[in-house]
Amino acid sequence: MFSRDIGIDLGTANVLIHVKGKGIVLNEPSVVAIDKNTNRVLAVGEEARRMVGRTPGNIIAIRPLKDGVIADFDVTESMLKYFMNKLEVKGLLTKPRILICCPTNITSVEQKAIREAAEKSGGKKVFLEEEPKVAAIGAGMDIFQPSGNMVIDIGGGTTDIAVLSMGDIVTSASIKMAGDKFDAEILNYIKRKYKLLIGDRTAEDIKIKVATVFKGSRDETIEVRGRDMVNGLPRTITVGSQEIEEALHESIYVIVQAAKTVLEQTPPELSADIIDRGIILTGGGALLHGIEQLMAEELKVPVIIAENPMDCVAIGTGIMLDNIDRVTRRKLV
Ligand SMILES: Nc1ncnc2c1ncn2[C@@H]1O[C@H](COP(=O)(O)OP(=O)(O)OP(=O)(O)O)[C@@H](O)[C@H]1O
Repeated sequence: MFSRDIGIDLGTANVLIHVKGKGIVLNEPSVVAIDKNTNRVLAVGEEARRMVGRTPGNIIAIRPLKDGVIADFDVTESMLKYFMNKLEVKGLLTKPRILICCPTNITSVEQKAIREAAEKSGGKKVFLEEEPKVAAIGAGMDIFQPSGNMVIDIGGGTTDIAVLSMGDIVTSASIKMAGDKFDAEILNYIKRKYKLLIGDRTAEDIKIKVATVFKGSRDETIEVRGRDMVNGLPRTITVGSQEIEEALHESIYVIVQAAKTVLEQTPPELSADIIDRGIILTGGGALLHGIEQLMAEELKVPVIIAENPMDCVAIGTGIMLDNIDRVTRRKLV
């Protein structure tokens, strides 16, 4: 039995695990269902996600990494251990090296605790890395050359924007405006306009199936069910792409503005490279309809959606582990 390096994308919305030589072996939502009375973990991942908004009083479905920070550390730790146990790392004769990518805004205490959790699960050496860097590598960028590369990673809780050169971040921004906020905006819009309460999963469904952020580029409708706020009864309405574009307008411009600020702070030689190479979009938010056109129009540079944008960080961990001595000049924890 030989050691297999393991890369983990510990995301706000999804956890992906990459194993050397095998590729992505696990891809599950970052959700844990807990019995409130006993604090017992009842389900993790996809099984727990199906329970969101549908649990009886004593069971809660928690997203422990909500908003790009660790909202509940103990639950995050249980989740990580559960996924690691699924891989049966402890049974391996040679312990693997583990590279974890976690939200950018976590504290050093939380970083240390995540590292310890991974060590307890069977890791020989555990590294933590910054998400945009790994996303850029996973998207196929060669960030080690002395030239400018720009990546915008739109996840569930955070959007990370970074310009990289010679293996490091030159200018960057991390904002708490991403997929979850888009869902919340859709939910609020429907509440305001139709006096209808819908669930988070329905809002996400609308975002994926009919939303656009580039005016006039999509024209679809979807039937939506929820609870009427006036009489309390179930009701069905139809919403269309144009309305959702309105609902998301302000939020998406927060990201556009943050990207403009990062570009303004970028040294001119690197800006010139970015014009040549374009900006790469990664993360689930890169799949938002119209985002490529909107960004290209607003930022005046070519914009490219990475192939399989939701897998970039996990793929990037694999590439980084192959080059760990070159890329990890400093161990983050
Ligand atoms: N087709 C789609 N259109 C729009 N959004 C989508 C689509 N598919 C997935 N998403 C959104 O992408 C987000 C999840 O992306 P991703 O898995 O990259 O996040 P994460 O890495 O877990 O989060 P973070 O980077 O904040 O830790 C969710 O908000 C989800 O609704």
